[in-house]
Amino acid sequence: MTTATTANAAKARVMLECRDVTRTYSEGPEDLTVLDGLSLRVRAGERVAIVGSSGSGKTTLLNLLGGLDRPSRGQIVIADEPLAGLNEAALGRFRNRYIGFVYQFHHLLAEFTALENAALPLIIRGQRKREAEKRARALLERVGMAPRADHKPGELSGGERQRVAIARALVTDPGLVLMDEPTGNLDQSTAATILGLMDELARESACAFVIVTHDTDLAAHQDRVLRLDGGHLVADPA
Ligand SMILES: Nc1ncnc2c1ncn2[C@@H]1O[C@H](COP(=O)(O)OP(=O)(O)OP(=O)(O)O)[C@@H](O)[C@H]1O
Repeated sequence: MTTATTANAAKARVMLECRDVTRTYSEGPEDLTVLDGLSLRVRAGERVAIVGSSGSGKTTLLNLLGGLDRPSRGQIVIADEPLAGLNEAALGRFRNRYIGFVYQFHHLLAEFTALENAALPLIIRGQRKREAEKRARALLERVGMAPRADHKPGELSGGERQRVAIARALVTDPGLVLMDEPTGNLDQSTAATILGLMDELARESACAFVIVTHDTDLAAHQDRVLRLDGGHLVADPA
């Protein structure tokens, strides 16, 4: 098989599948069904934007995809692994192995430098500090943060922190990256750098992206745009 054929075969693989997923919140006085029999399939190397009005369930969906919450009904399968079959410890290891997260509140550790934060998923995985930091530095360079590598999050701007979070999400070379408003804090030129990096990764490593955003430019840049409406995903005509 040629390299191109191998890369194409890798990209035909389904990285993420939601089958008939429902999430009902039962904590309040009345049950609230936010996702209602939702289905989604994302292939390796594919980038899908999810848009929808406030309260339509985008964060709920992202939390389910990342295994941070469990569906009330239906199945989520990532890299051929049904998440329902994993206990909390196994889910933690699975996340570290397959999923990169970029959430709105980037959750960087305040007492660690940008470099240490970006290297953390590799340290958790058991990689030696020196190797982990070498790889983390390369990612920080790609997001334009190498000059600030030794600064702690409190010394960085919102956009800089977001870029460190992006480096941290990508440092393990994950099969799936989940992003919640990844360019929310960024100026146009930095956002363009991040978009370029995502293009390269989807091309080079067959990484799949699911990106929740209100940014129409960011959404339009992805392979598909889906709108969350009435608990389902529908193709966005815009
Ligand atoms: N833990 C919870 N318990 C009860 N209701 C919840 C919970 N989390 C979210 N909801 C409700 O579920 C609905 C969907 O919320 P969600 O945060 O998923 O929407 P969203 O599309 O991400 O919104 P936004 O664009 O404003 O961030 C909202 O009505 C919200 O109030």
